Amino acid sequence: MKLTIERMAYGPDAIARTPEGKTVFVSGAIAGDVVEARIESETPGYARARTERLLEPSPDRVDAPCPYAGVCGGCPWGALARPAQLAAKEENLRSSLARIGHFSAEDIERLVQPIRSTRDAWGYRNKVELAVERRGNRMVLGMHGTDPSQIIKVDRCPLFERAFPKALKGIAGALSYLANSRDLALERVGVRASRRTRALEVALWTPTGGFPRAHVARVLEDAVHPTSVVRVLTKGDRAARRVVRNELLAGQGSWDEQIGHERMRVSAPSFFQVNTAAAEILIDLVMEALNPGEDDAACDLYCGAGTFTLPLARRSAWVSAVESYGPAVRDLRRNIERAGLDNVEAIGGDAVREFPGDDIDVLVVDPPRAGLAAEAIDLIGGTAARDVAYVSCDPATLARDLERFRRAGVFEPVSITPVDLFPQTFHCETVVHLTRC
Ligand SMILES: C[S@@+](CC[C@H](N)C(=O)[O-])C[C@H]1O[C@@H](n2cnc3c(N)ncnc32)[C@H](O)[C@@H]1O
Repeated sequence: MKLTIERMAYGPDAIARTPEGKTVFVSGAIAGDVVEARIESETPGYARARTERLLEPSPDRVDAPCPYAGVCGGCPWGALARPAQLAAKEENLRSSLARIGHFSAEDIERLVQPIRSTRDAWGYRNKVELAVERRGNRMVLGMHGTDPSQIIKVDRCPLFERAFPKALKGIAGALSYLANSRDLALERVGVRASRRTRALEVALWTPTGGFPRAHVARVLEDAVHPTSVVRVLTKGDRAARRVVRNELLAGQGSWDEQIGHERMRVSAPSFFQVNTAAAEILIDLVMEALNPGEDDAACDLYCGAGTFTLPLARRSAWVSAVESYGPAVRDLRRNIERAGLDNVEAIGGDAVREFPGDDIDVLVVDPPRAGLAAEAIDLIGGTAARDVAYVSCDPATLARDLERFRRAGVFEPVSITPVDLFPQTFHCETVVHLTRC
């Protein structure tokens, strides 16, 4: 079927309409393309199709600087020019606010600010995760494909930190060599690199059990000169795997990054924003929204290792920071101590159960993709906070939560700013500034 692609979906696919007006999610196409596509599945509401032939390329079509584009799942929007990516992300955010948050067109026009971005469209990722697969007696390291069950063997990734162009090839080569003599039982390999601190960490995720620690560390050190090699020991089956321990194999045992005015140390299992320069835009937006004064009490919910906690603590009297994941809480405490701050309470536990009380002037929340629990919205509404900054990585759950805030009648948004943290992908980060109604 011949289809003219109208726009990008919030996902790897693009959207077209059949002559009868049915929505079709088309893989392998971008907005503006005219394609010959084959329908692969259909429901009463929509169909899914795969591009078989590009009939007329979109004016926004570009060549991605990667031989694996189209098969590797890492940059699903790699064929779309950056200005078109940015426009599509703004459009997807507006659409979620309208469909899910029930914002009026006038409110969207008034609230949504132009998307913010850094210049780095490639080479921005401070972290990649290599998937591992045994093929016969060979071990293959690579990226998950557009079909996630497939692993694409890659020896470079143009999304990864460009200051370390040979790191991935070196790590994959060293581990493949090691696997020739012994099954390392690797589950995945995390690599973190910083152009600012020159730190390079290799994290080997394995089940508990015997492991040739010294040999692995030596081969990796010879291959890529990492500043840290760790083994993250896991337990349990795939669905319920949990981290047991982070074991030092060589070097520092964690990864250092400079972000804004702060130096942070992060251990392999902990979350850290993957695009440091763009995360600085998030920090600026949060600080502008909250504008904490020196007598203010601040709260940072879902705080991770302290990306917003540290700058908040520099400008306010007190910060209560809540994080549920043990390794991140340990990183947070270490980062507070290294920063010489004595005005932060680092609270380990669930953001709702450990909610720090209502005597708060400003508050930032940065929840995972699932967004805020309904109880969190009630608790935030019950505080004395004058300003709230909501950092979101999912426009759909953000829109849902903003509607919940509106229904509660306590906080309303004054600005909604998308930030391009993940160029070449459909993902979009957003910072919302809310004030009391
Ligand atoms: C998107 S990350 C943000 C971290 C931090 N704000 C940053 O920018 O680095 C979300 C964090 O929330 C934590 N988290 C997830 N569920 C939580 C919960 N119920 N209560 C507290 N923290 C939670 C995760 O472990 C993760 O560190």
